[in-house]
Amino acid sequence: MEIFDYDNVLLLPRKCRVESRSECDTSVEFGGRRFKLPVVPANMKTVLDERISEYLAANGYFYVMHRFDLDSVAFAKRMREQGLFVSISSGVKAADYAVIDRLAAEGVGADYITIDIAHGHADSVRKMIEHIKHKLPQTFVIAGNVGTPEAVIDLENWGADATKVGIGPGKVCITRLKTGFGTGGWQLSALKWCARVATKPIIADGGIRHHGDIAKSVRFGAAMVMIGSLFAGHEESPGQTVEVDGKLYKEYYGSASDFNKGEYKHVEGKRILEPLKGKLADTLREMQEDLQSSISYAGGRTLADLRKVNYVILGGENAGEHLLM
Ligand SMILES: NC(=O)C1=CN([C@@H]2O[C@H](COP(=O)(O)OP(=O)(O)OC[C@H]3O[C@@H](n4cnc5c(N)ncnc54)[C@H](OP(=O)(O)O)[C@@H]3O)[C@@H](O)[C@H]2O)C=CC1
Ligand SMILES: Nc1nc2c(ncn2[C@@H]2O[C@H](COP(=O)(O)O)[C@@H](O)[C@H]2O)c(=O)[nH]1
Repeated sequence: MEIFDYDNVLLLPRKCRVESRSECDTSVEFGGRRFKLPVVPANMKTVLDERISEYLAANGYFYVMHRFDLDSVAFAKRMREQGLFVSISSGVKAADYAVIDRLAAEGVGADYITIDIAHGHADSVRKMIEHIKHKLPQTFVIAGNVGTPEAVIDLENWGADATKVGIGPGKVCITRLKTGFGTGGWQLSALKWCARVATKPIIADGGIRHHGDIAKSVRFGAAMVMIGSLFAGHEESPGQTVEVDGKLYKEYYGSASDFNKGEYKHVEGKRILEPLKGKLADTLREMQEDLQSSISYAGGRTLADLRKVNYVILGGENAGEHLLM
């Protein structure tokens, strides 16, 4: 198996078919809706809040609200009142079952529910998928996180409509250091490995450090890309603003960090400071422009054209050119 990651793969250009990058369409259909970008901010407390969720939903972007210190039913109701789609997160504990039951009983429902636990290849996830499908049969269920083809196959067979791939590649992740497990350091090839068996969309989660990594994720099978650190640190980001030597930063911490959990137990995340980087809308616009450029280098007009390009692996055992035959 080839082992590579975002920083040692480059995609190879094909003859340009557009006169302007503005002709390149970055939109994606996901769960019955069309979004401007195949990108979703990570469902983390320092990445998005209710206001950002509203902004994204109202402006044609996918979002997944986090599930920490939040009444997800009240959140869903407020989104509904504004005529916006509802996309929430769920764990697998009794309180999470109660949220699903209330969404059903109170007629609020949810358009998307993302079950995100650290080790998503688990019977607890199977039971939660079954519960959501029973109570809210119209809801599009995303399940994760996983890092192997076996797990993708199981989650799909258990009823998930999409799977989320990435164990430990995140910037504030310490899973691989604490447990010795994960896809950190080879996330892109893990994505390729999982995508080979997937029959439903995959969300590539974690490890994106540059906008070009979005095109690479799509090339290797992602329908959607979940991003934390690149979205943390905006003026609107919920993390606290911190000043160090006259420079402004925003805090960004892991959902499995003691900062998020409120206690030091099963900690698999840390806290870092992200330099303050302006407005979210500007980053989204730049991401779209960069992805339009990516599509043009692929000799295409749509995201699907990114899947057709060859690539090179730089350095290491797997170095070389990889041609599509
Ligand atoms: N993508 C990634 O690499 C990772 C992401 N995270 C994120 O951190 C947040 C908190 O995650 P998590 O602690 O799972 O959520 P929860 O605190 O909601 O726990 C979910 C349930 O899964 C159990 N659980 C968690 N990890 C394992 C495991 N390795 N083996 C068996 N059971 C497990 C927990 O029990 P108990 O605590 O008693 O074991 C609990 O019952 C989530 O948003 C998750 O996505 C966390 C770690 C890795
Ligand atoms: N191992 C851990 N992973 C975590 C934690 N909190 C979030 N995450 C994952 O990271 C991505 C975001 O990654 P980034 O590289 O874009 O910053 C996020 O979507 C989660 O899957 C954690 O505490 N531990």
